[in-house]
Amino acid sequence: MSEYDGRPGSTPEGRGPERRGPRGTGPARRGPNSGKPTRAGEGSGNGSGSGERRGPVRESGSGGERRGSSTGERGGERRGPRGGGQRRPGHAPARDERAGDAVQPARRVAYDVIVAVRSDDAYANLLLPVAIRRAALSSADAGLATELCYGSLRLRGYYDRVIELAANRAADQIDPEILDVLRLGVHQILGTRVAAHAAVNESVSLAREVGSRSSTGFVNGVLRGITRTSPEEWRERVAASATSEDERLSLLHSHPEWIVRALRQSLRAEGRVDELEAALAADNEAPKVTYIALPERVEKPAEAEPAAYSPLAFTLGGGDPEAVIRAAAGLIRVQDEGSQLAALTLTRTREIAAGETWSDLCAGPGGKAVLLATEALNAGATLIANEVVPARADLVRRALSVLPEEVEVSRSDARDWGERHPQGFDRILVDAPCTGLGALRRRPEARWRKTPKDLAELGVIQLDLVNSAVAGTKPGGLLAYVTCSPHIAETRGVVTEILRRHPEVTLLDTQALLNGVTNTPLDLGEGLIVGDGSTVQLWPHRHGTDAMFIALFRVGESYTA
Ligand SMILES: C[S@@+](CC[C@H](N)C(=O)[O-])C[C@H]1O[C@@H](n2cnc3c(N)ncnc32)[C@H](O)[C@@H]1O
Repeated sequence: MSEYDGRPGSTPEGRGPERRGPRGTGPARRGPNSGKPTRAGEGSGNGSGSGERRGPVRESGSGGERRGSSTGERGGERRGPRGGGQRRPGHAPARDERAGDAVQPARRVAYDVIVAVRSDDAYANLLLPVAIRRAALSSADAGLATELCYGSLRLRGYYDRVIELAANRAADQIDPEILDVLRLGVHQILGTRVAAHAAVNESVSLAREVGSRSSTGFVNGVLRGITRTSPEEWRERVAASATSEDERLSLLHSHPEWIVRALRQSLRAEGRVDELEAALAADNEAPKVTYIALPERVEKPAEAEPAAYSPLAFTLGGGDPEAVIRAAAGLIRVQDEGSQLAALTLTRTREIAAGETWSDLCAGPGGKAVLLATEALNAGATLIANEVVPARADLVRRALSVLPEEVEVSRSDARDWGERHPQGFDRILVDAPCTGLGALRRRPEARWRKTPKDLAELGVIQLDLVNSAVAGTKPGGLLAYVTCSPHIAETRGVVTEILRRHPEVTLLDTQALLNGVTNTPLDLGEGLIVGDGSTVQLWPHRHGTDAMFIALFRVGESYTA
């Protein structure tokens, strides 16, 4: 799921995530594909591509390329840093404090995107590819820019504490632009193989471009100080600075404390609380690119490696996902295994009768809808995909256009779907708008934007949507409730409430049913057990998927066919 959490009131249009492009690269304008991921696949929906190019992290063309005229002009005394920036006595100027050293373009791109994320609420996964293209970075530099940008954003919590310890002042006492320079520098020193001297020198040059003259000494001093301590010792120092276990985990794994607590609560409910550190660590790993070959429409490529669980999923040794998708005319797509399994829970756990009607109530941007529609077409059933946000409904239409038959896309608020289509469908998917805590590894800044307050608002929408879906399901029909979040309030909490409100609804044994579909059985913790029913929670650290939650219900009288 994208930064956009799917609530109708929080559309990308409303927030203008790409309001501003990096300096010197021009504004990253939103076009008709607003909300569209900028990499292959279903993107901003649950279980999209990683949004992350994985490239070698190494120096390339350092210092060779000069930026446009605007860059050097910012380095004067225009603005003094707040709290940081004065040269501290005893620190020799860095080599790059000489006038004329230009910042390497990859670093400048990474920096500009980080600034836009902080100051303009931009989405790194949308803005960075545009910035890379506009700066005409080579593929090696694009890899470096991506690593620097994503790493600095993701590990901000950890790096800020390192900076605080090294600078001996609170992060909020440092000028924000200079703090961003330092975050970028610390990531290079502690999180990559970039040579320490290059990281310091480039950061000093960057500080000169974006801050006051005195800030260069500050940046030089702080970063040189950081290079004198090993990464392992920094971890120890950071851990020692925590005043509670939650804070220790929050700092070391760079998550807000409320998310640490939420993951712990969820894992404890599964009887797997000992996996907490692994779960936190997995959010800091880039996901591997997983593809789906739409069943009966396309063959998997010869070099495809079958994935662990979804019978339709595969990985490739490398290559450009866009090229793979283009070559298969869109019938091969990037899709997380968790998303595939969520859709297959609805389609493959009961035989499909020709003539069945299905609906996907929250379809944007269309990842699961394409799989549902393919399964439906293959078995003589029909799907209606629905999405309330117009731009996202367009994405659904586009995603479905790869199929030979037209699939109806409706654009309405699904909270009254059941009222408009009483007992209208044999199978319904509610892939509800949620906090997206299950896909933090895909969106480097997402964890810092979400708040516990989002839960309350989303909880109401989630329940309204499932209530509506219950009313829209034929007696004996199937209803799958899915979120890309392991948060108890969005998962077990919703299921419990639905069962309380609807005695006619039965939770099915989702674990057993899904394990009947997968290539190999999933190692699942204790799901919510109600009668003979159970729920499924997937995890990045255990399954390599997004943390997708799946509950399959039967609505009304028992199925007898
Ligand atoms: C988690 S995303 C769905 C991802 C999608 N199923 C996929 O696999 O690509 C949730 C979607 O629900 C949509 N949505 C939110 N509230 C809605 C409502 N009341 N009615 C219909 N759609 C809604 C959001 O705009 C968002 O696109």
